Amino acid sequence: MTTPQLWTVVIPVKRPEHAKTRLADAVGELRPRFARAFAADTVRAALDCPPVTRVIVVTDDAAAADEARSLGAEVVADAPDAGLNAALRHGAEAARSVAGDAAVASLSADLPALRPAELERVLAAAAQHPLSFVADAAGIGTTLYAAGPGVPFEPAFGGRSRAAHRLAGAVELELGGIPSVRRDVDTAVDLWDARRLGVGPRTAALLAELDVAL
Ligand SMILES: Nc1nc2c(ncn2[C@@H]2O[C@H](COP(=O)(O)OP(=O)(O)OP(=O)(O)O)[C@@H](O)[C@H]2O)c(=O)[nH]1
Ligand SMILES: C=C(OP(=O)(O)O)C(=O)O
Repeated sequence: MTTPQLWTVVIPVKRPEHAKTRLADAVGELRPRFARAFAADTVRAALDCPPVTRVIVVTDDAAAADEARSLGAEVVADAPDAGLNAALRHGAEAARSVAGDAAVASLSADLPALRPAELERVLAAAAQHPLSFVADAAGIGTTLYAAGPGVPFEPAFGGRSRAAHRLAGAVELELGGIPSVRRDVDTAVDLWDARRLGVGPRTAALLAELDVAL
């Protein structure tokens, strides 16, 4: 049996006061807290995934950073302050400054239903390709982008990133049975769908608070 590929996972977390704006109508003043809860549940699930040896969170938000550290992740500041792709490249550089041949996968921080077992299947598939990605549930964007050992990490998030990643030569991982890896939450409909899949503890607690408030 061959040894499974080990991974460093990079998770970018935007400052919550500017994040998840499309959720504002549904959750009102709870929006920044939802953004942090999604991130915490994503980080927890990634850390619980056996082939993941390190999780590096890229953020300038002190509360998200503290929570990520308390869960067992490392944190680097969003030093480039130049948007998502720059933040991700910065996280990958941090990973490879310690281990030059690290396999690096980025995950969106808005995957509150993420299941470690589904992520493990995705990472096993990603290990078969130099560059790969998973499309989001809508089929337009990307939730995971992965570069194997020694492969330049050059993400192209933003807008129609599924097409952009394909054009750049990354292989789309078209596995069935990975809804939790694909279910990013941008809108109220996405949030209800994540709840149907089963969200992590931080998002579940906040949804309970929202139910009381409604
Ligand atoms: N560190 C960092 N993370 C970012 C940045 N921009 C986006 N992200 C993260 O990238 C992921 C995908 O971002 P989006 O889904 O566009 O999230 P968003 O901007 O909060 O959502 P909307 O306001 O609805 O567009 C989330 O994990 C965000 O926290 C950035 O400039 N820096
Ligand atoms: C930035 C992206 O995500 P979202 O659709 O969540 O904004 C993307 O998928 O490239």
